[in-house]
Amino acid sequence: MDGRADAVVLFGVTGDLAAKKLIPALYELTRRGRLDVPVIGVARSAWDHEQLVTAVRKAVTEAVDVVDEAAFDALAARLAMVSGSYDSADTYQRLAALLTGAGRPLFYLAIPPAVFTDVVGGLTASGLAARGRVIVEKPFGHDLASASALAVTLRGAFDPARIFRIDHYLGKEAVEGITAVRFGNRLLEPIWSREHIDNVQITLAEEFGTQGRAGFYDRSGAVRDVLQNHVLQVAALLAMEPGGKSEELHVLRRMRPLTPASTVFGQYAGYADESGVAPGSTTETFVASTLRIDTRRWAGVPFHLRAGKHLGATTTEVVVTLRPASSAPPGFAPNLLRLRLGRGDGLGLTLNVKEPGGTVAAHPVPLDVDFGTVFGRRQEAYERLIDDALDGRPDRFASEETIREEWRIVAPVLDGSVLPRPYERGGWGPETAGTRPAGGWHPLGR
Ligand SMILES: NC(=O)C1=CN([C@@H]2O[C@H](COP(=O)(O)OP(=O)(O)OC[C@H]3O[C@@H](n4cnc5c(N)ncnc54)[C@H](OP(=O)(O)O)[C@@H]3O)[C@@H](O)[C@H]2O)C=CC1
Ligand SMILES: O=C1O[C@H](COP(=O)(O)O)[C@@H](O)[C@H](O)[C@H]1O
Repeated sequence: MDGRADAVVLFGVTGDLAAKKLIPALYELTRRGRLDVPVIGVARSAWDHEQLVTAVRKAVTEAVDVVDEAAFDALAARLAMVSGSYDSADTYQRLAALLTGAGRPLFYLAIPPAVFTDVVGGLTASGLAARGRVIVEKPFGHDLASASALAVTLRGAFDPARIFRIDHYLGKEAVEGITAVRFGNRLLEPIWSREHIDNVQITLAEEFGTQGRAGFYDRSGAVRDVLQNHVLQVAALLAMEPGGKSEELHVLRRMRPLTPASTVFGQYAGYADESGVAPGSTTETFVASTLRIDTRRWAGVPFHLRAGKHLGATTTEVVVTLRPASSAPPGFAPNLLRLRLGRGDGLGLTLNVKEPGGTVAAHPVPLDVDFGTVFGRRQEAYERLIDDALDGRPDRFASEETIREEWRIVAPVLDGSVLPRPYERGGWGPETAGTRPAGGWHPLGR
């Protein structure tokens, strides 16, 4: 890949993702000396330079405890704004005028999927795509066919080595570290298979709802929003053979499509009344399903997947339930390995010890590690991934093939045949009989 990008163009700079994640990431990169190139915001909203600087200030202030004023000033000095319609050539001409000195601009498409084609078309017609790189946000399309069409559009405009499909879970340290935990520990590596593992539970739960994004979310739902991408990526890292991206793709190819019979959808109380939600919406805000993987390592081991909004906690957690020890006295619970991948990331293992007293009774004790305590502050996923894309490093991005497999896996539950059941806010979704793990979902947390 040619050298580091020499400008960043943020389409959708007025949006939710830009405010919550992308602007704070650009600020952190500036603070660490990793970003010293022009940063151009693009949106339909008629923002001037001052409004952009104010919005950037607000986003940074909300993201960090103490603003590094020198870093902020450095970023602010390099900001510029282009306001205009995405289907107007004039928008791209004004952008091109700001990019005359840039030979390798990085375009970040933080925009609704509905306008991807317009933006890619505008970048192509203006000649900017030919020398640029592009970061595309998930979901990549809304099904297999549209993802394929999007891939064709992108490949028609950008060199394939310059297309970066972001799944920010791949930029999380704890997610990236799954394979290090699995393969780097003699304690775990030999037991990571059907002989020793009874089932795997993966939960991506959020205590909050759509946070003002109901209009967008209603066209997406929990499967497209997080299960098709983040949750399946985690499953792949848990299940793959040692090796690189090719092994990850291989195991995705061995995942059976989800079935409606083993899938439950839910919709939280009050969702239908949110602004932007279609009348009578059947969009799922909760999904639970069982994934089967046809490899020698995993034959017969269910991977229980669950994701949703307005649940009992905000956590992304894997719980691996081991089979009982062959000589365990009666009443001893199975060992559990927990991988906490989101807030409060870390890992835990429950071991059985003898309860004090005359009889041999089990007392499960947790051994727990909090990564924040061990490592302190680590870079946020978006910060790492934008840094990678600036350098042209593809390893932490999703591939076109990976995304195709992910759509194949979820396709059978996206045809409208699974209807959501109502659930109360603050719990764990509707009753998931039929897809519930045999021993139930394990309580989450340390
Ligand atoms: N927000 C999040 O947490 C996450 C978002 N994403 C993805 O990132 C992308 C952006 O998400 P997010 O920032 O939440 O989106 P927003 O809904 O906030 O939209 C981003 C910007 O796009 C413009 N926009 C909105 N609707 C339209 C439209 N119909 N036509 C043209 N422009 C429009 C708006 O700017 P203006 O009107 O000023 O042009 C808006 O500020 C999406 O692809 C989403 O799937 C991925 C992961 C997480
Ligand atoms: O992609 C998305 O992810 C977030 C959850 O990300 P996290 O890093 O906070 O775990 C989710 O809230 C959002 O709906 C979805 O689009």
